[in-house]
Amino acid sequence: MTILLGSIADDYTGASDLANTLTKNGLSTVQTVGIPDPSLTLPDVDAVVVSLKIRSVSAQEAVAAAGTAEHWLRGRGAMHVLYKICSTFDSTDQGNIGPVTEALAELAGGSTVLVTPAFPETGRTVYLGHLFVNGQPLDESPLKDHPLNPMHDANLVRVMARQSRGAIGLIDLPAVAAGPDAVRARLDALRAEGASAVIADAVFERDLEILGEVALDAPVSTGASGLGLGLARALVRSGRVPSKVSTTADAIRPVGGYAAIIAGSCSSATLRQLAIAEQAMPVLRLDPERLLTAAPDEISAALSWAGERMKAGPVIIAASTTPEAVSDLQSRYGREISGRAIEAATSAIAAELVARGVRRLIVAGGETSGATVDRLGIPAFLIGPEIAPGVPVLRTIGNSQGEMLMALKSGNFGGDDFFATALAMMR
Ligand SMILES: Nc1ncnc2c1ncn2[C@@H]1O[C@H](COP(=O)(O)OP(=O)(O)OP(=O)(O)O)[C@@H](O)[C@H]1O
Ligand SMILES: O=C(O)[C@@H](O)C(=O)CO
Repeated sequence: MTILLGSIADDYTGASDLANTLTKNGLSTVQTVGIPDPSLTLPDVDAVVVSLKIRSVSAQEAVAAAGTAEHWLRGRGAMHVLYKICSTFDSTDQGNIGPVTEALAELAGGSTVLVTPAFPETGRTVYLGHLFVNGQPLDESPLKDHPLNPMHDANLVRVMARQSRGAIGLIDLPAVAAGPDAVRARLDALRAEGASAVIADAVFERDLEILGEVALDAPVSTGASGLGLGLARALVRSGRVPSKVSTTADAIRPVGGYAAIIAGSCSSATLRQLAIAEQAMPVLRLDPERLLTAAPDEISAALSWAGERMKAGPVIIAASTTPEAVSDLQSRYGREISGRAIEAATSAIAAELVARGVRRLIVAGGETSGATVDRLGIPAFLIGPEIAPGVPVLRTIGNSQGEMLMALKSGNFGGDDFFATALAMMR
């Protein structure tokens, strides 16, 4: 297998979001979970997205894991590696976007890296280095209440500088709108001033097409699905994409079995989606405190609740709750401890449901999805059709339970009726 584009994603939902964007924009793509075992047969594709779970680990651990993935991707021919981060730049001041970006650039021989989390299709735009989420500055958006990495600064030049060794520059919208050569000139100037990375503004897809073209001049870029769109379209325009057989049709063959939804995201979008779904299907609201203090009992109660119900139709099991309830729990048990304990419990529930015959599984939340996919031991996914921007139907490859259809929904993605729409596409 020789690939054109490689990507390292900092979480699993983000990886499926990017794989969806690359597929839609002309690159056949698979998503792997970590570096696949050499015995796993992957289809011949244009792009591979390696999913890692490094968004909220230490920078040292993230740099090491990303370096190993980079080596694997380059070994399979990847000319360009995109470090896929969250479109809401989820990270802390000690976070990983700066360190991993700088490390990947060093591994590739040193270059100034273009960085943009813009993804206009889902309302993420960057102007004068400031990130807007559906028109609200990042620090006024629901991301200010994120359970693991609350975002309190919309100025990404500042945010990334706090995490980086080198200086961070800005390529503003007028330069981007002026086209690839203007961006190249600005990038050269910032490189001469010593910038290790530059935040690039982007408001429309045409801005991302320009940035994608320029990014391909270098071996590394950092961004969300919007930059993926730009890179994919630039590769297709350049005539470098051979026509390979599409794997999408394969990805949606029905699998049967029971259907379940596990939600650990506490984002406002997921809370709305749960409230709407509750009108049409059974929803179990887990007791978050008991998941910390009496997990085995709460897990077996959830499994008994699901037992007969899932034979009649899809069921939802959710730990999700309001920002107030999340901070109350965190103030008593700690942020990290509560998050990890709840992920362990929701993934244990998901795995047991699969053992009891669930073959169609939707998971809401990046960390929650990561814990669940790891627990199920799924090595890779084929990419099916899009359910909502950023969320495709996935078909598992190489897992011991047999083929399953899954959707890994980023917390903030999807319309109000996301769960019903997804279930209708997963048969
Ligand atoms: N009731 C709760 N109280 C405190 N923490 C919770 C609760 N329910 C879930 N959590 C934790 O909140 C975190 C949610 O993160 P997750 O990444 O799954 O969702 P998200 O951040 O909305 O999604 P994304 O990363 O895709 O944007 C997880 O660590 C989860 O265990
Ligand atoms: O970019 C996004 O917003 C998503 O793909 C994601 O990474 C959320 O976890």
